[in-house]
Amino acid sequence: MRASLIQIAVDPDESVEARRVRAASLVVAQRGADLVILPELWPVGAFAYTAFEAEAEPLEGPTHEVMAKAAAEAGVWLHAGSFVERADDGTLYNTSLVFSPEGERVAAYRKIHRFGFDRGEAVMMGAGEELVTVALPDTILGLATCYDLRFPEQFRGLVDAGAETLVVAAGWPERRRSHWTLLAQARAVENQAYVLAVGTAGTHGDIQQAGHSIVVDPWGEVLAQAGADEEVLTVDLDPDKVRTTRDQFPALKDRRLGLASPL
Ligand SMILES: NC(=O)CCC(=O)C(=O)O
Repeated sequence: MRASLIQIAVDPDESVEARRVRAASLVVAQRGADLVILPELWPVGAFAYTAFEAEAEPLEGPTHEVMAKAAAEAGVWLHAGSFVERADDGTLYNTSLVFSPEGERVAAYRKIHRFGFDRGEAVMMGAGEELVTVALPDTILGLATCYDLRFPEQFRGLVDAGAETLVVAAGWPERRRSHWTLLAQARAVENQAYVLAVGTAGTHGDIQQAGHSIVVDPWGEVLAQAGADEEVLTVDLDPDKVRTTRDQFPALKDRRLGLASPL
């Protein structure tokens, strides 16, 4: 299974419309891949809080339209990263979309853990309430967004729901790049799952982005990692490796669920 992670640069001197067109052409250029992934809030920038209101879109708004077409034109499963969704009641969400190779939306995931403590996303957006998995022909994706990476119980919930490949769409800052790499490997090792984590390049909201998108296998080995700049990271995965790792080192079966705190 070939996966392409598009670490797109998000800079304020490019308009959202121009970036949408560019992102779509980057997706179409990945024809031949099975799965293509974009990062968190790439239309506006994960830290460009002041633009969230103005750039919010309905679920089936311009980002949905452009990405559905790009998935169909490329003939790939597309995790289209996330955008600022304005729900019917006016609440904003950090929402990721997944499309089939025919361009049908098969999933929408609203970020569960909002970043910013007492500011930014944490106060401007609503929190998602649902774990989301997506069955592809060769693997089951479990969806997460950026700050979610710090919450292992979400990933364990996804694994309990069948996830074998954990996808993290992010806009992670350079300042905490060491956490990014460490946490991506930790989520892979503890869940015996692939982790495909894609961040943005560039600087938005005055926050320099880490880039360094990463692919980790179910044994915790880093299969590939990007640099800091815009880049497409393409990796071949063996979906059977999740099953063989879990069979040969069956640590997930040794969980003491009665003692752990409930989700
Ligand atoms: N957009 C985010 O969720 C940023 C998360 C982050 O910077 C961190 O967890 O550190």
